[in-house]
Amino acid sequence: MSKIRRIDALDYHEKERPGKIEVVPTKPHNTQYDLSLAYTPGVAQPCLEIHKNRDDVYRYTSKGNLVAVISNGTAVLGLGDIGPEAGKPVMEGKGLLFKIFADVDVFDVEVNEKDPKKLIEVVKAIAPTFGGINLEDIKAPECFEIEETLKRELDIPVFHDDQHGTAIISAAGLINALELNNKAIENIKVVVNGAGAAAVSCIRLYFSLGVKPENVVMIDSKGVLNQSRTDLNPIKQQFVTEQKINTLEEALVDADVFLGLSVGNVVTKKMIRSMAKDPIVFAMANPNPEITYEDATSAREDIIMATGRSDYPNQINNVLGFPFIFRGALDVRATHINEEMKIAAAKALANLAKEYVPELVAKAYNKQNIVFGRDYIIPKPLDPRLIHNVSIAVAKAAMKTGVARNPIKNWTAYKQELSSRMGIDNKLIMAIRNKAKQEPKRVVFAEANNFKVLKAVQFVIREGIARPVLLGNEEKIKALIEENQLQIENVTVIDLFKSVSDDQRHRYAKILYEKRRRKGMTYDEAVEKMYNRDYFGAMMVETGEADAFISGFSRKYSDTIRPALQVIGVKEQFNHIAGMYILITKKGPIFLADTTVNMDPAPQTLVDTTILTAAEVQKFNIIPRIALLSYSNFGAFKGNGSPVRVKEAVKILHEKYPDLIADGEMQANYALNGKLRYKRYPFSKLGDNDANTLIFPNLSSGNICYKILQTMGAAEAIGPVLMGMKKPIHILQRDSSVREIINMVAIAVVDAQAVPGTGE
Ligand SMILES: NC(=O)C1=CN([C@@H]2O[C@H](COP(=O)(O)OP(=O)(O)OC[C@H]3O[C@@H](n4cnc5c(N)ncnc54)[C@H](OP(=O)(O)O)[C@@H]3O)[C@@H](O)[C@H]2O)C=CC1
Ligand SMILES: CC(=O)C(=O)O
Ligand SMILES: [Mg+2]
Repeated sequence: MSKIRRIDALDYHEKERPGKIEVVPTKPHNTQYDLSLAYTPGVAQPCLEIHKNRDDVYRYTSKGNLVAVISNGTAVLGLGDIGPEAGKPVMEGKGLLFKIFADVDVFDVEVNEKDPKKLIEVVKAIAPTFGGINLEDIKAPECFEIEETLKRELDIPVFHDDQHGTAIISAAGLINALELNNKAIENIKVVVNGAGAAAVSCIRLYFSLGVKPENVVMIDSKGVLNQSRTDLNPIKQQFVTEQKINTLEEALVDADVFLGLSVGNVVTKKMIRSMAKDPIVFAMANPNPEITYEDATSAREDIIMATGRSDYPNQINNVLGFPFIFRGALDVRATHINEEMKIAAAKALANLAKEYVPELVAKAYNKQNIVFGRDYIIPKPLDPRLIHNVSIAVAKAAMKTGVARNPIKNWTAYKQELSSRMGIDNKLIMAIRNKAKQEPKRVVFAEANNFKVLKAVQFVIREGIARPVLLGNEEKIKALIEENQLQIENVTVIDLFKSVSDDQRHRYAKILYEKRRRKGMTYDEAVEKMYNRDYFGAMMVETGEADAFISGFSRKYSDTIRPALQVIGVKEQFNHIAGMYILITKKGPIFLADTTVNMDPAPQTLVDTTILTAAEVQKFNIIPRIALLSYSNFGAFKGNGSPVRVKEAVKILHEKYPDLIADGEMQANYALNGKLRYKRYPFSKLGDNDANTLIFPNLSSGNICYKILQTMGAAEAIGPVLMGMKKPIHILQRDSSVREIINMVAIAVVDAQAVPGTGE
């Protein structure tokens, strides 16, 4: 794991623009008119409306999405009382996490005030600005009075992250760790090192989950909270043990769980060795845990080890909670974050860890595969599903307990809204997958002895998107499934060298021979081809023994497409095939063609590609608005080259397909900016609409364009969708991601649904 160096951390904070966050305007502000709306005189109108009805502040300002991260710097991480300025990098960091994980805006507010009563007054005075208050790194016991009073006296959610965030996340981790170790929560012996904000709140939540108070030993900086202590404040007194234990070392003997919420490096390997069988160690002090990950895991093989750090497995850190908890609370405009909402968040987290982990999460952590187990008891912070699972659970609990002032009515729409917020607006992908699920078809996977393909297979089975048929070496497939704990059962596996009868091979060979005998293929060659998975798989579709075919993951595009062309062939009315990519952009889906097949298309080929693409776009219930692209606009270029070919294609399209909204030739900026185009070329068939379908003048431009957009992360790409084949055959790009394979399978199934007589 990469180590964090002091110099890198300092450079990160200092360089370019000091700090980590900035304020970004959300409304147009380029013209005098914009400024008159944003500020005086226009701004007076919302002021007056809010004056009449205070609730309208949520309507006309950013209050509803704005959280204050407030600290007085008295317990900054495990660094102690380092003051408000020194705590500011942490608070800015929280602001960054709120924004990137849940699109919650934050002002960090560092207050130079230790007196709880005065701090309460400060927070109350600034509360009108905010939709929620996140108290951070305020030490115990003052934090308890501060939070309780503010909760009582404010009508917006107040949440002390170090208390409840930590309690929720560690509870989720504990539930799962106990499940893995097969231990009942009522019987476990727990040692809590630390008796401050986080420790007290964690143990209180554990009590409500079933931990017995008599099984808990708590320790502060002066030792065990036992009956000999006379210096304990009323909160600590609640956790005094009756056991005759004085030190951490003694407490850990035979303990099942160690919960560290104190300071770094106070636990030794020897202490870990003294714990009970299958010990659970959550060493959560930051930045350095009570014992390092390396020491703890080398001391015991049977340990489940977690820290608060992002650079080790099992990060138990409140980052898994606060962004998503506030998201849900803000979205229903909750007055409070209550116990039910916290428990809902803990359960949602615990359950999510047991679900299939998307490949993109594994990739983000440099892993091939992540599965529920000792090294994965809690979801990863970069998991994009957190916002759906946790925020929705919290919002639902708020509604159930009557603290939601703005209840959500349509959960599907809310889920979509959450996706859009995070730029994972995959309406189209969802629509394709849902359509596939309505009538799943038999899809042949030519490259089933490949891990990524099998992961996609696992997903499509679980989601009911397709009924896979796997081609490949049976032993290899089995081994991959076992090694990676994939859930693939009761699936047809065809090993061309073992499980195909002579009858079937000859039956298929005969069909191929009939098609190719006047093109130089002998019967023996046709039989030989049936040992090739691309020929065999395509033949299964041709004979109706399967409905769609997916290949190309590990081989050259041209080598994979040839067998499909020979076995299935091109639709009669078109002389060629073409490839389309769908790019999911922030502005909606854009369809690009031809990106994979025709190098220098003649005008008629461009016409065919346009017609094929239009039909494909319509399958997604989208009206194609097509721009045929080049480097000039509407006949401006008179020489030889692509503008002229495109112009000729447009002429044919306008004559033969007058109802199609297609025009060109035009440059990409005029295609994608309808208003700009309309000013100069109002006669265009596209009117002032932005094009959603782009036809490229040649393969170079189409292929280069989508690869740039995809690589730069500007858009998620689905494809290439092969168009013009008689039956659904799709060739993946080499090394497609699991998500790309899944999307292609869904498209193949949707294609197959349109072919009569499929799906026996
Ligand atoms: N992973 C996560 O998500 C989170 C981790 N934390 C970590 O938990 C720790 C505590 O934070 P927080 O509760 O907010 O701070 P507090 O200041 O409220 O509490 C700190 C507690 O640690 C105790 N302590 C200090 N030194 C020792 C020691 N050598 N042995 C035993 N106990 C000791 C203090 O004892 P005393 O009462 O005697 O002063 C106090 O009870 C920090 O390291 C923080 O980074 C906190 C929140 C979230
Ligand atoms: C994670 C956190 O909030 C802390 O360590 O204080
Ligand atoms: Mg903190």
